[in-house]
Amino acid sequence: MNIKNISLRRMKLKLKDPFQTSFGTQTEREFIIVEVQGENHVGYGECVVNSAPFYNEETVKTAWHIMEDFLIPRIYSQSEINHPDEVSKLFKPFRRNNMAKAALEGAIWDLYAKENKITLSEALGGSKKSIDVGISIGIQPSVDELVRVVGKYVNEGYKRIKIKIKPGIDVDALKAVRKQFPTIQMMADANSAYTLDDIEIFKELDQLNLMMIEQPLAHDDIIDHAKLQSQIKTPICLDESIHSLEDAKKAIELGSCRIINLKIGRVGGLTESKKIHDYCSEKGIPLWCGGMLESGIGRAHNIAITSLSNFTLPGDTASSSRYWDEDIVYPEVTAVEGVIQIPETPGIGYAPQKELLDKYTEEVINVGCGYYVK
Ligand SMILES: O=C(O)CCC(=O)C1=CC=C[C@@H](O)[C@@H]1C(=O)O
Ligand SMILES: [Mg+2]
Repeated sequence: MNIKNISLRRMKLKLKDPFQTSFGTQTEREFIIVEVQGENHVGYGECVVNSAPFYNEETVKTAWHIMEDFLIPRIYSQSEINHPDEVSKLFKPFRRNNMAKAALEGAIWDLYAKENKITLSEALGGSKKSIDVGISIGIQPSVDELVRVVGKYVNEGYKRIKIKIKPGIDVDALKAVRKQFPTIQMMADANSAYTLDDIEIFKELDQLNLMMIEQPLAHDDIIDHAKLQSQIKTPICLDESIHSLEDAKKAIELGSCRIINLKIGRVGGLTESKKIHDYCSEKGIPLWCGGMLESGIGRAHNIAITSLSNFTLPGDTASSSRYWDEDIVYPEVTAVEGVIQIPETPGIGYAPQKELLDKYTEEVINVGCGYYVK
């Protein structure tokens, strides 16, 4: 693949509804879209960072800097990239900054698929023609409101309901939902809001027949999670703790989790995602694809990786309309009764719309072969 130009777009999209988690409330998403111009096609990637370092250490500003000043020049240092698997090797000298790496690498995966006239799913080795998806519900102002919102999404057919919890908004809220919906597939995401001192709360949650409890303890822990998992029957799912295949190996070895929420950005890209997928498949650890409140470009990448066989649990890739008044791709991502069809057109399968990209672009730079046009 001959890469002729790379653009970075800083985007802002207003969320339809505020999204509250244990570490704060989001009302809009600021993120970066990467466009990689090849001979005949453009590959698209999404950098799923936030404006502030609440989820991980990266922000829009850090990612922009790392891509502009280190990762893009590194890509141009290669006369030819023959396969996207080469990109993560190129980025190895640079520590962490996984979401920045994943955005560029993802755009090159999309370009590769388009230039080879295959879908991104096929390029990744996906086997499914459709995927089951669930939905993630932020912390609600009241238990009654939570039950109402859960009912709305159950009626829309989502295959699993993920509910955000934090100390003080956990057991009673989930008990009320379980009472109203005794048989639904239901899970909790704590975003690291608890410690082992909260063991009694976890023992109460353990009675609610949850599919899993996601990231209950510290964002960089696997030791205490192993101690907690030995005391509850509900599977622990790790999200923030897993940044690489190495992290996944250690967590599985220690018994820190029985499920992993895979996020392409958090682990540094699609090549690393495939490695984690294959290893977890060998070890009998099911995966699902988490979300970062992405636009349709990031959602398209999530849909493609979810087509791999060991993504056996419904993920967070809900319809675009859950988040946005208008998405920046056509068609928009749509789940029907909790099912999304894998696109059959080359690449990511959802076409970014230039006028919508321009409408929501706050800033753009074009980085050609060694020159900058601000
Ligand atoms: O709908 C989605 O995109 C998933 C949203 C979601 O649950 C999360 C997004 C970003 C960080 C966290 O708050 C949380 C998660 O931990 O998965
Ligand atoms: Mg999570």
